[in-house]
Amino acid sequence: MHYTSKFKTRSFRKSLQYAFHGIVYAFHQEANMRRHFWLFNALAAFELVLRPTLTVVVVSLFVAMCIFCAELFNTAIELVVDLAVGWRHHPIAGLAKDVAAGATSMLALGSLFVGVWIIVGTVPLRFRLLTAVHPLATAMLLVACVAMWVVRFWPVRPIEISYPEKKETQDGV
Ligand SMILES: Nc1ncnc2c1ncn2[C@@H]1O[C@H](COP(=O)(O)OP(=O)(O)OP(=O)(O)O)[C@@H](O)[C@H]1O
Repeated sequence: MHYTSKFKTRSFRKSLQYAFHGIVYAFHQEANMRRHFWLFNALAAFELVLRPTLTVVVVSLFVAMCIFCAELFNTAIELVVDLAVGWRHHPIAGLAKDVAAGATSMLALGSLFVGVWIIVGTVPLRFRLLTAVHPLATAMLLVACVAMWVVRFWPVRPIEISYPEKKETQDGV
């Protein structure tokens, strides 16, 4: 039997819109996303000033996007878990969230190694802000920065959520 969700979108433009909405929502909802956003800005400023090689810039941008990606998956898992247990307490729900958070922590640890590689590679520090050493690297950093600022500060579209109503007892409590 072939299953297709009735909500499945066929339009590429609509798919992009939904993905954009998901990212905007996560930035508004998750403190970790906002922390990563400022860390990403620090990384971009560091690389714009010190101009490491194109390879370093591409790898660091990829790792930064992987961290955002992991945080987005973590947020999606938290939402689905909350929905599945109806916002109630359940040990398996807690475990699922812990495992998802563990996955993002593993990636954060991996990115630390990349961070050390980048910093060690730029020693001795040479400030080359005004020299176009790698125009492509600079262009990629600026494009990534603009994209992140747009999704970070885009106004979030409110969604209607109906939480499960409390059943009243005979005493009306
Ligand atoms: N429904 C639940 N039942 C049992 N334990 C839960 C439940 N929801 C959350 N927990 C526990 O509380 C912890 C924090 O949950 P919460 O949803 O606040 O995640 P969070 O702190 O926002 O995580 P992150 O920082 O990764 O976004 C979870 O890791 C889990 O251990």
